Amino acid sequence: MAEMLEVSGITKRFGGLVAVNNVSFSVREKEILSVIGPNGAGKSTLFKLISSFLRPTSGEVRLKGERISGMAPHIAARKGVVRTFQETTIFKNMSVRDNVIIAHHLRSKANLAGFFLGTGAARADEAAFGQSADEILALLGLASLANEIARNLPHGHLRALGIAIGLATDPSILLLDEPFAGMNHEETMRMVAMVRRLRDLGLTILLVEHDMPAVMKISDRIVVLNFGQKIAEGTPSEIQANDKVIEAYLGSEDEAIGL
Ligand SMILES: Nc1ncnc2c1ncn2[C@@H]1O[C@H](COP(=O)(O)OP(=O)(O)OP(=O)(O)O)[C@@H](O)[C@H]1O
Repeated sequence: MAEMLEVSGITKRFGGLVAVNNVSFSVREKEILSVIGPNGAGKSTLFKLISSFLRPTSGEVRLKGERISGMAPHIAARKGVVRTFQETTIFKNMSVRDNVIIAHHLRSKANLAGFFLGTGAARADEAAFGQSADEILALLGLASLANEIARNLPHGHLRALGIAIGLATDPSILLLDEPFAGMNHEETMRMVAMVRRLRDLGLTILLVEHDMPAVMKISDRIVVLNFGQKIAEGTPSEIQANDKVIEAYLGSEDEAIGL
């Protein structure tokens, strides 16, 4: 399988602290790769480096061979590295459907003002984007909520809307930041099934997550960080049997690595 994203020797220092230390791995096309690790291991920092929210001290990130580290985050997003679940990217006073339509406009670089003012050109775009938005909403189980105002959505559906908005921007790789945080078992299992469905449709997905059972269920491969360093990489069953990983988790206050 071809590599979609390549992280090479990436390091981030904050003063004297090395939050991410010389980490390398690749995300292959059409796989779900999860990054796990005990509290403070460097997961969030790594995520911010990949989405270009932080500039690496050294090392680099490449998307389909093109160096993206150092680009502004919105440029990296246009290139196809799309991070979801930032609730700030959801317009809470707009309908679910309009949120997804607007995300299409961001991709197409069309004039957003036209959308708000209802100009002729924008109306033509809107028809095409509307159809695509409806398909995305159906895919994520949000079709019946299309006309609901976003702020009225329950937690789980708001997460799904975050993914819908990400999909509308036509990502090469979707970055999911703790997609199961705050969800009960049923919501988590629904989200696991949904993300796997996206993978089956050809999406490449990188996620950071604390919920071990969900990570073991959802991932094709897992990268484990501890104290900023990569200590293991492999399939869920390889990771569960890895001595270094077990040791790292036993020494932490996190949930045990087992199921
Ligand atoms: N902006 C910053 N300035 C200074 N130190 C930072 C900054 N961001 C993170 N750190 C430190 O870098 C280390 C890694 O933090 P990071 O948040 O990446 O870990 P994490 O694995 O995401 O943790 P958690 O699971 O608790 O969210 C920690 O020691 C943290 O205190």
